[in-house]
Amino acid sequence: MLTIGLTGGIASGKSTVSRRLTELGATVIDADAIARALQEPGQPGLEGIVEEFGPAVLTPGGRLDRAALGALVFGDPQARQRLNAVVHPLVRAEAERLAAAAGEDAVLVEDIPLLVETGQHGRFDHVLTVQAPVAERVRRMVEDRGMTETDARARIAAQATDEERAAVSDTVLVNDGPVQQLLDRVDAWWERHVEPRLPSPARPDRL
Ligand SMILES: CC(C)(COP(=O)(O)OP(=O)(O)OC[C@H]1O[C@@H](n2cnc3c(N)ncnc32)[C@H](O)[C@@H]1O)[C@@H](O)C(=O)NCCC(=O)NCCS
Ligand SMILES: Nc1ncnc2c1ncn2[C@@H]1O[C@H](COP(=O)(O)OP(=O)(O)OP(=O)(O)O)[C@@H](O)[C@H]1O
Repeated sequence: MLTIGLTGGIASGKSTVSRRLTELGATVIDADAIARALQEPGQPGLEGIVEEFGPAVLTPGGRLDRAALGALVFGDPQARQRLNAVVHPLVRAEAERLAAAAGEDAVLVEDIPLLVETGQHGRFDHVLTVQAPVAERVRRMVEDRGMTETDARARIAAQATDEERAAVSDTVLVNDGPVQQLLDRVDAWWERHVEPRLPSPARPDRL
């Protein structure tokens, strides 16, 4: 098994990269998706959050009020730390379960937005970081996701810097052009770093 840690700041292009890696044959584990699943009603993530933050972070229908919790944690490092302490161990356990279920021959990619912040870079064979200009990421969050610029910048400030991520990465994919350019860079990375480490296809013995 080859293990790849995929990371990058919010709205940098991680999901675009992970979709391409799936097309190329990787098995992708998505930490954000695991976190969301654990926050469904009845799941331990939601129960832990309500214990920590009280019922004010629930909608009248009993679901997690993501906007309310986001407003609470992205402006307050201590509240964020409390949220992380509830959610991250659960996400980590579920990711480990999924990783164990992937076959021995898998190229396993874990897409973890907070890979560097949570000190996980050492547990992968290769750390792949997507990096995009901050102004472009803010523009995407504001125009495509309807955030205010203040909220977008608060999220960026809640994460490691590009320099901190680059310092522990084996590869930085720079996403500063059209999407196709990013996809081409993913393909080039795969050819250089993954293909040489794949088991060669079984060939018949010829005598
Ligand atoms: C606070 C919450 C409810 C806000 O939900 P919302 O739907 O607005 O955002 P979403 O979950 O889609 O996350 C979007 C992005 O925000 C960033 N982000 C999320 N949580 C955090 C955090 N604790 N610290 C820094 N950045 C974060 C990541 O880049 C993530 O990709 C949610 O982000 C959450 O539960 N976060 C804690 C879990 C977590 O740390 N997830 C990220 C990696 S596992
Ligand atoms: N090079 C690019 N040119 C134009 N749009 C792009 C480019 N790269 C990504 N995008 C768009 O920017 C948005 C963010 O990209 P993506 O979802 O891949 O990032 P992400 O890092 O997974 O984001 P998040 O951390 O919020 O989950 C998407 O709408 C995507 O289509």
